[in-house]
Amino acid sequence: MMQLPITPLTQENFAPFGDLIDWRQAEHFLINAGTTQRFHCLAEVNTGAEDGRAIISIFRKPQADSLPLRVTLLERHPQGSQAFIPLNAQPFFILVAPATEGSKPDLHQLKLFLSDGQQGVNYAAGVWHHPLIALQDGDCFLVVDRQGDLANCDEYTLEAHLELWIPALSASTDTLCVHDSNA
Ligand SMILES: NC(=O)N[C@@H](O)C(=O)O
Ligand code: NI
Repeated sequence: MMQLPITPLTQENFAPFGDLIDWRQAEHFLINAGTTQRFHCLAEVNTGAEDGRAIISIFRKPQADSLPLRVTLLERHPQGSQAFIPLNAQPFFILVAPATEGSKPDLHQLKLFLSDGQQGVNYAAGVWHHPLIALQDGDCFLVVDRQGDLANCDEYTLEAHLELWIPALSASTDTLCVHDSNA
């Protein structure tokens, strides 16, 4: 049984996976005659090679993910970054693993973060992540990622013997329990 703590979501802790988008942990300067704080360039959009261009979308999950959630799939976008910014100020889980050269993530380097609903993230190109996990029905997210003709989504399905669960928040929220029935 491998237990993973929920890692505090800070710029430093998330740096191996991309950028934290949290104005409370960032510098700013004043604009508009001093009436507005600009938290400038919290993340950059990587649209990769060739015809890549940045697009802005809204992701809405009419039905929230129920917890505990069994993780069966991770994915990556090799051609560009992908940012998720919560619009309803609701907490949401972020499950990531570092980018790898090969076709599978290193599950021993999985990290589970929990946004407090004010924090967004920008996955760097190639970083393995779980598809959006929403904890409230109807949650909406602003998503900035790449549009282009190149294939840009590799999926990895976890081996059936490996049980990896994201815990219910009411339960112990300090560990992500991983059970390996082959262990
Ligand atoms: N497929 C898609 O647009 N969404 C995923 O990439 C995701 O990370 O949720
Ligand atoms: Ni994605």
